[in-house]
Amino acid sequence: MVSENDRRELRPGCLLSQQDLLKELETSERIFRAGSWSGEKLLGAGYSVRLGDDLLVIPDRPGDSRYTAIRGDNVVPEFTLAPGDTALISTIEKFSFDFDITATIGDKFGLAARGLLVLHGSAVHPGYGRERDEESGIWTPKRDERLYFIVANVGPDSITMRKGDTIAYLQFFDVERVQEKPVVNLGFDHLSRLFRADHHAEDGGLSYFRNVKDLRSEVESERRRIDERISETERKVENNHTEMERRITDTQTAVDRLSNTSNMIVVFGVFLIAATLLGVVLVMLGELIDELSAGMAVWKLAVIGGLGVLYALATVTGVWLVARAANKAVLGRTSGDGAGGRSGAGQ
Ligand SMILES: O=c1ccn([C@H]2C[C@H](O)[C@@H](COP(=O)(O)OP(=O)(O)OP(=O)(O)O)O2)c(=O)[nH]1
Repeated sequence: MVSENDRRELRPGCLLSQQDLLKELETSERIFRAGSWSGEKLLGAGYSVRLGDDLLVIPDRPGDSRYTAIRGDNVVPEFTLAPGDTALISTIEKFSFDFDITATIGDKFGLAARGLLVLHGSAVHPGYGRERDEESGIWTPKRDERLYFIVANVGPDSITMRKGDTIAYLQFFDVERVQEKPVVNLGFDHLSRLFRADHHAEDGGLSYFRNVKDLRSEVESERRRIDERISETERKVENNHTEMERRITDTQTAVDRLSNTSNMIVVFGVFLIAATLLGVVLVMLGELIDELSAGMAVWKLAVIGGLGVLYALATVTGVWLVARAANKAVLGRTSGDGAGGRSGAGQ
């Protein structure tokens, strides 16, 4: 440690340069506790604070709604936040600000680029990390005062955070010495309660992000339900379509059958008319022949016999034609019934 005389000159209102900062860190505990800082984290006119492995409140597993407070010997050098997860994190650096120095807290864009939102206050106040010794009345560095931040994974992918990751950027200013009084933060216990880690409850974490996450899973399951309903409706429409086609085919078959039957009736009617006309013609012819030549009994009989045979042949041919038409109609109906029966059984 340096004596008061060897101290660098204070310039109230001025930003500490990297050299000022390094000198302070190497020669005093006016900013951090000795051994808790790293020269590699000096950047420009500032310092990037690092993620610690204790004093954390993190989900039991990525995506879990139960949160556990990590403190003491129970360290966690690495944890993963699923989208929508939140956590309370603390720095490796232990603070012991003197009453004439302050710092502003800034974000790291690298974290934002990974989808990590860091919720933080704006300043580290003069005296942060100091306490008054009751006996001597001297303000001395606290044993273990950290900066706490709340983080939320607002990106689409899981984010793994490891001990030593930079989590915020501080810039330091000299200020006129302020009145010496304790600077308190909300405290790890209070923040643990905010995350419901004290009860290890099912609804841990920051409710806004949890609600967004729950809402998303509800929307997804509702979308799945709607998709299922749409597929079911599509199946029903398909079935109805098939049933409608079957009914149309049945109706078509019935119409065909009716038309066959009516054709058969027409053919039969034509046959009856033809047979009747033929009979009448035959009788008239017989009578004519009988009147014209009474003495020609043999050939007359032969002609009448021939006409009779002709009449019989015509009658048989007519019966055969009607039978064929009837047979077609019956066959058509049978095959139509068979098709209807099959599609009916397929449902
Ligand atoms: O993100 C932050 C910001 C600040 N601090 C520490 C350093 C700071 O000196 C102290 C108080 O900060 P702030 O005044 O922002 O917190 P507060 O709880 O609003 O304080 P108060 O209600 O006492 O004014 O907490 C953190 O741990 N994290």
